[in-house]
Amino acid sequence: MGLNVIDVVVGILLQGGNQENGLPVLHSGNGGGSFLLAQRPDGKSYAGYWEFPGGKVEQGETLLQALQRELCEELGIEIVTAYPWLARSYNYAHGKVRLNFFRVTSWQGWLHGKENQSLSWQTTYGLTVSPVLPANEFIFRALQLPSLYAISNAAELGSELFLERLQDALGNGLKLVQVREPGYSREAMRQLSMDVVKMAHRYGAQVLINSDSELAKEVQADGVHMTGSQLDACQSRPDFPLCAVSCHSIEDIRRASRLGLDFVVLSPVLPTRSHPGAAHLGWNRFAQMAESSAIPVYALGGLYSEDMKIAWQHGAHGIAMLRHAW
Ligand SMILES: Nc1nc2c([nH]c(=O)n2[C@H]2C[C@H](O)[C@@H](COP(=O)(O)OP(=O)(O)OP(=O)(O)O)O2)c(=O)[nH]1
Repeated sequence: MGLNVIDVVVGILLQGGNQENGLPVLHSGNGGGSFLLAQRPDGKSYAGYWEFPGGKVEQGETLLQALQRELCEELGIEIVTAYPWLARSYNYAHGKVRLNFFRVTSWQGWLHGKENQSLSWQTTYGLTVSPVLPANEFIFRALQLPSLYAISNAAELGSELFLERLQDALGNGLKLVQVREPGYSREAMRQLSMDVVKMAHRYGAQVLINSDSELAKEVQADGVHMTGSQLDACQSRPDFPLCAVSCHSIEDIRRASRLGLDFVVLSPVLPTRSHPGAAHLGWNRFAQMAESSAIPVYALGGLYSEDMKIAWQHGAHGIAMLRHAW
């Protein structure tokens, strides 16, 4: 960390939310879950602004130790479970800060404003308090993303069986789907994408189309999922509510976040059935690559829904699954 950058830890306390596909739920942004904001007290810079609890890291502290201390000082609680999430730098007039965000899902003790600050549980449906600290705006979008990103597998299952499985998954709370069928003709992709979008939208789920922006527009999908080579050629964020990309390096992740994309998928984390002997990242390397990401990173490659917690522990926003999603 450069000399003049102030390291800050930020705790996003999460509670509630609907089940997502029967998976452990960390927080489901669109499923009724809420998060805690606190109002900065008089005497601090940006007094009156709403922020997540947290503060500056003190010398000799790890990020997690700093978060424990701040949440104890500000809210009187002791963290039981916290997952590292995003990190982002921001230039304020008073200096450059590096914000290290954690998602805090369980704690002990009586939660109350120990510094006489107001507290408010908010949802991503729309904040009822304002203003919020300018560096935090992007976080509210990221909080809306679910833990599971399911990638279509119609070629292997057959379109009919795939759509049946999709319907079951949507009924169980699946909220984010990518249509990706490399072996399909354009016409077959168009037909499948139309069916997926129609079904997903009935359940309030969102659909991204792999690599084809024109098709995504044509079938009124919610976004496009770019390939790594499309990312290299991309000059500005495609015009969709959701834009994602497949990444294999830290440079890819940085580029995606400079373009203002919503999230990335980093792979392969573990060996997969389709590429059993191929090199894979493993969880430690995944964590090193994800740790400085300013946008959510989904882990992909050889994962099952049981791997969700280990993914969170290594800084993933959630997991992406192809074969095992259905
Ligand atoms: N706590 C917190 N700080 C944030 C958030 N977003 C954001 O840009 N910041 C910035 C504002 C400040 O420049 C810095 C945190 O500094 P602070 O003044 O709150 O730190 P502190 O609690 O250690 O306070 P102090 O002892 O220095 O008065 O990080 C956020 O969500 N929570």
